[in-house]
Amino acid sequence: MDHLAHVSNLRSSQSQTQISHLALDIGGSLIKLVYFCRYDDSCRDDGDELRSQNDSLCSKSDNNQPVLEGRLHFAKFETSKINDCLDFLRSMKLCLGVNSGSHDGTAPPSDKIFIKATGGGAYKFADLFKEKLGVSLDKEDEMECLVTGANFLLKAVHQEAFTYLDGQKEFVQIDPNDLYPYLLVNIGSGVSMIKVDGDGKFERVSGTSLGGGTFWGLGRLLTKCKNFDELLELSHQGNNRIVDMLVGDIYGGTDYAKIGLSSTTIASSFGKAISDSKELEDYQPEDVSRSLLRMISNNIGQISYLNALRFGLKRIFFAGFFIRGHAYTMDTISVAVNFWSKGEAKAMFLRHEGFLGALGAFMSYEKQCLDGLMVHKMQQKFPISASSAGDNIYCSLSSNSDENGSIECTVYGT
Ligand SMILES: Nc1ncnc2c1ncn2[C@@H]1O[C@H](COP(=O)(O)OP(=O)(O)O)[C@@H](O)[C@H]1O
Ligand SMILES: CC(C)(COP(=O)(O)O)[C@@H](O)C(=O)NCCC(=O)O
Repeated sequence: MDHLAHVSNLRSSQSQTQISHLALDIGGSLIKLVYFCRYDDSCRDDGDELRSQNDSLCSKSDNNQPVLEGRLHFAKFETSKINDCLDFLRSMKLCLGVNSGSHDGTAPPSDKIFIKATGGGAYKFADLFKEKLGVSLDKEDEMECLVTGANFLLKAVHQEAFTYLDGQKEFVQIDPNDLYPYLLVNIGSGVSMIKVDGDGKFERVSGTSLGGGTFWGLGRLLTKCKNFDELLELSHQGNNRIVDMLVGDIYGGTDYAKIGLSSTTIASSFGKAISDSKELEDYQPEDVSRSLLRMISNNIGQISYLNALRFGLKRIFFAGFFIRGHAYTMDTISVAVNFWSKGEAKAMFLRHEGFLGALGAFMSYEKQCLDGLMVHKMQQKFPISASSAGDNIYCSLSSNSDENGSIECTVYGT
């Protein structure tokens, strides 16, 4: 489902749902939203099947805390179209406090409303949110949020991580007690590489400015594509060998076997564009797109592997919206990691790839009250212990999830 259709569906269902918590990740390219929708009587088309698993929609937990049952929803907007995001939030009335979780139904004064936000835009657009919606952004550290989001997804959500090689997607069973250490590679506009050793225990060990923004930015200039999906779609049909200089092009069609390079290995990305006396117009945009995608993905795969090697890490999880669940991107990254590590390290991908930061910001409500409502913990329906304190996370991936995969969960209030 495209994002506009997704948003329009959200709009049509928003009057039926009660949105009690929201968190934002405002990145260089995209704004990501995670919000919790309580089930209520009018929320039938959004999880009948799931609702029937629960006897009550708002009950009390063993220690007498109010329990809200509902789902985590995901949405995204282009950062350059932040006004669409503001309109969306305004239309949800969330920012006016109408649905912000006050139990007596009264709206808090707008200057008391805080929304958890992370990413550079939490700083850049703080005044805009205040001016347009009257809410303050409660800033959370981006790296911390990425790690919190990744740990949550990996420990709590069934079938979150998967490998992708030779067109085969395979879900990976994660043992929450044997998760660390791992390397988290977040491919957003730029790329951050984070060594994760535990809940809240991490170090950003590397990064590269050649990331998703580079692919989209260069791709837009070189192909005249109007949007990211179009550029990605183009790459399906392209042949990078028209643009890239291969080992075989240099070695007269043969391998350079002595150093382990086959004739089809890319010797120089975009190398043919130098030696040919062609202009940009002489190249097919699909070939350019494919070459660009391969160049960026290969490079990230290689740097990731080198950092994994540096710290002796065997597992590398790739996230960020550059990936977009795109087969060729994942395949290229996987092959790069596999090739350089001689099969020792494994590239894995996450279903909720682009929402780690927003999820992390959402989870940070745990630390603080909003409207007298506190998210203490989310327990998982699977018998997996997930939080740092060893609490159970109560959360399951919805069976009728859309492309952004809403997650059923329970929130414990004070
Ligand atoms: N609809 C889209 N518009 C723009 N970029 C997109 C879109 N979908 C995926 N992308 C890719 O995702 C990248 C942004 O990923 P994201 O994880 O959201 O990072 P950031 O936090 O920097 O915005 C873009 O640079 C681009 O490569
Ligand atoms: C500055 C950033 C953390 C911002 O995150 P983003 O919006 O790209 O997701 C990221 O772009 C990054 O890590 N860039 C690479 C910088 C470098 O290490 O060279």
